Amino acid sequence: MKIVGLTGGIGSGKTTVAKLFAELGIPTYIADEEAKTLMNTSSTIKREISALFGDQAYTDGSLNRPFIANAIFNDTGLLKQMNSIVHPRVGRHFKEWVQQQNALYVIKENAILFEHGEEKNCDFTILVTAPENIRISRVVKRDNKTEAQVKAIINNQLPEGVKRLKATYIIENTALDKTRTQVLDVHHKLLNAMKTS
Ligand SMILES: CC(C)(COP(=O)(O)OP(=O)(O)OC[C@H]1O[C@@H](n2cnc3c(N)ncnc32)[C@H](O)[C@@H]1O)[C@@H](O)C(=O)NCCC(=O)NCCS
Ligand SMILES: Nc1ncnc2c1ncn2[C@@H]1O[C@H](COP(=O)(O)OP(=O)(O)OP(=O)(O)O)[C@@H](O)[C@H]1O
Repeated sequence: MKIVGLTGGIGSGKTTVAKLFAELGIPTYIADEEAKTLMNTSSTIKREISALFGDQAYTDGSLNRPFIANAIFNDTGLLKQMNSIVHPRVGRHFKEWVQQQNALYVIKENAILFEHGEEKNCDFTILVTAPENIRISRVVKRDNKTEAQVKAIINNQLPEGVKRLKATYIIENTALDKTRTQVLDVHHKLLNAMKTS
């Protein structure tokens, strides 16, 4: 089974595109959701996160997301330490998940795929992209984050231009009907590439 990494900056539409692949019957793994689940359920991770961030890390047992976001996206050292607690566990969880799938390929959505050199574990990669001003306004609308908060996250992600050079396929996600067409096109290209590989 082939692994197709799906990535893109904040607000590019990764989850939207992942859902379109799911509609085609492709198993999809959303790394960020799994990370959040693990951070809320694994007692080991909870203990390590609490040791790193202090008492405010959890409110009534649930991850205090605004507090953590404010801390890590303004302090690269903390971001790295948190990543080193969470990412190896997500990686192991993904491997177990893959074993349970039955398909020609699976999609692994990960916001920071190229940032962490994760493309080496993928057979193909897809970059979802949209102009930065559109991405910012989508997230401000969706999450009630301020423009400055979204920009702080963007500053912790690779520039679009760098990611474009690394991706096997690029999906421009502005008009949704055109995004659907591109998803179908990439799906067929992937199936063809798998036939010949
Ligand atoms: C920091 C957290 C609590 C903020 O939660 P919140 O609901 O406010 O934001 P949300 O989850 O929608 O994240 C917004 C965006 O931030 C970016 N982002 C999230 N984690 C990271 C990270 N470790 N490094 C860089 N960018 C990141 C992504 O583009 C993400 O989509 C949350 O993002 C989180 O738990 N992150 C750690 C898990 C992780 O590393 N996920 C990335 C892929 S595994
Ligand atoms: N083509 C589009 N047209 C209009 N709105 C869109 C489009 N694509 C996505 N959106 C909206 O923009 C927001 C961000 O999309 P989505 O959650 O898929 O992005 P994401 O890349 O997964 O974001 P994040 O990195 O924050 O997790 C959502 O509210 C989504 O409904």
